[in-house]
Amino acid sequence: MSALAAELMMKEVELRPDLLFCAASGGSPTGLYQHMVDRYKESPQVIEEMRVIKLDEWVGLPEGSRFTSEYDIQQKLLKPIQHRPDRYISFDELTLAPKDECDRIQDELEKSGPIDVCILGIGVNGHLALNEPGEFLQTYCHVAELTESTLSHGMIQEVGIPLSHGMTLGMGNIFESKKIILLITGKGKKEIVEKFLTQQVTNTLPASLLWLHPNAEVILDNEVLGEL
Ligand SMILES: O=C1O[C@H](COP(=O)(O)O)[C@@H](O)[C@H](O)[C@H]1O
Repeated sequence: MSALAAELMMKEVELRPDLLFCAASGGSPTGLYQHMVDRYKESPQVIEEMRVIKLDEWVGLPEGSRFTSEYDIQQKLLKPIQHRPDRYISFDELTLAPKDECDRIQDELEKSGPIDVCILGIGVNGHLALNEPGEFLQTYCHVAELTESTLSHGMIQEVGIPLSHGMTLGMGNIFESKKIILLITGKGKKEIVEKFLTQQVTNTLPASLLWLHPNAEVILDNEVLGEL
């Protein structure tokens, strides 16, 4: 899964070295980022012009926390490729004004976007980024009230302080991406993947909207495939 995603990604970056790459945190893209780091080590010039935007972030974690999306993406991708901060758009994980921060990222994206390649994982409840299932989906960057399922994500299980909200790109921001790569891996996703594969589009399964996107690739890993 990760090797195939890396191949698709590297093809895009070779065509457009300064492309805007949207990076998800969590377990699903870990292997992809490792492949990108390996490619960087072989030939740094291939991805050094790439611009990056962070997909989402938890609200309320303290300074220095190892549980932020920021920490995750920095460790797995940005630090190893010595990515330049002036080429990075990122929700401030320490903000005390999450709504203003979302408005700021929305403005930045309007200036620098659209996203060229958007990497996504799927939540066990079918969310994309922190766009949770519900009556409505939101178009732009927004503060999301998180469901119990999302709050039990492995990344923040040992946080020790109660979290309730996150900042996220909206479904419209994601949908404007020229290319989307959804990586499906991880435990506990059998049920949601089966629903996703029915191709029925519903806001109670935000990832299902990807069936409407003209250039979305969905890659399942062998473990998930074996469960189906
Ligand atoms: O809550 C989240 O979950 C999804 C999937 O996470 P994973 O660890 O199973 O890959 C992630 O893509 C999203 O960015 C995150 O906020």
